[in-house]
Amino acid sequence: MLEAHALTCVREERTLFSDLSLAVAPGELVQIAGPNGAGKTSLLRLLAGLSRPYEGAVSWQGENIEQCRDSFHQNLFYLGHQAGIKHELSAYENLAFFRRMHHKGSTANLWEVLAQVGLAGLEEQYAGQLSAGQKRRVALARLWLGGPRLWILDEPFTAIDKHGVKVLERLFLEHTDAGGMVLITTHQDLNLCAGRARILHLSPSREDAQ
Ligand SMILES: Nc1ncnc2c1ncn2[C@@H]1O[C@H](COP(=O)(O)OP(=O)(O)OP(=O)(O)O)[C@@H](O)[C@H]1O
Repeated sequence: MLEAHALTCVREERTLFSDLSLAVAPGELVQIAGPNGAGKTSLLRLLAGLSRPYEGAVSWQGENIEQCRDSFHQNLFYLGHQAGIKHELSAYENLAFFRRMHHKGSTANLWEVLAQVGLAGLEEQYAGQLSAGQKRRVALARLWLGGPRLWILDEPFTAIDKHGVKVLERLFLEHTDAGGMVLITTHQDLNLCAGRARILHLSPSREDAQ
C-alpha cells in the first residue's frame, strides 16, 4: 500500500496543497483531477519520491520511502510528461533497453508487446522519427513488461488516440484486478475504468484536496 500522510507542497512560496492524505491499496485505481496548475504533477512527483514534501511523508508498505528506496523503486513504474526514450535507438531497442535496466525478470516477447501498443511494423524505426503519440506508445509499452506493482502515470493518454486509450484502460483494469495499484492524472474522462476509479480533486483555490 502507498500512503501519503499530511503532505504540504510549496512552490516558489506558494502552497499548492496542504495536509493532503491519501492511501492507495492493492487493486485500486486512483485518478488525480484538477485544473492546469493545481499541483497534480507536483503531487505525483512527491508520491514517487522524485521530490520531497515541505511537510508530511510518503510510505510504502508502512515504511517511509526515504528508508526503503530500493524496494520502493523496484515496485514503482513512474511515467512523467517526458517519454524518456532514446531517439537514436529504434522502438524495439528502446524497449529492450528498458527491460535490461528496469524489468530484468521479464520474459515478455518484445515484438508482441510492441504490437499490443499498436507499433507493429514500426519496431525498427528510429524513435526520433516517430510521431508524438507513437513515442508515447514506446514509453507506455513498458507497462506490458511486468514487474512493478505500483504505476504512477502522469497524463498517460497524452497524444494517444481513442483506440490506444481503450487498450490502456483495459490494461489498468487487468493490473488492478491482479492486485496492482494505478495512480494517474488525466484531463480526459475515463470510460472503461469510470466505475472503478476513485477520483481525488485538487483545487488550487482552496489549496487542499477533497
Ligand atoms: N520546478 C518548479 N519550480 C517552481 N514552480 C513550479 C515548478 N513546477 C511546477 N511549478 C508550479 O507549481 C504549480 C503546479 O504545477 P503542476 O505541474 O504540479 O500542476 P498540474 O496540476 O500538474 O498542471 P497541468 O494540468 O498543467 O499539468 C504551477 O503553478 C507551476 O508553475
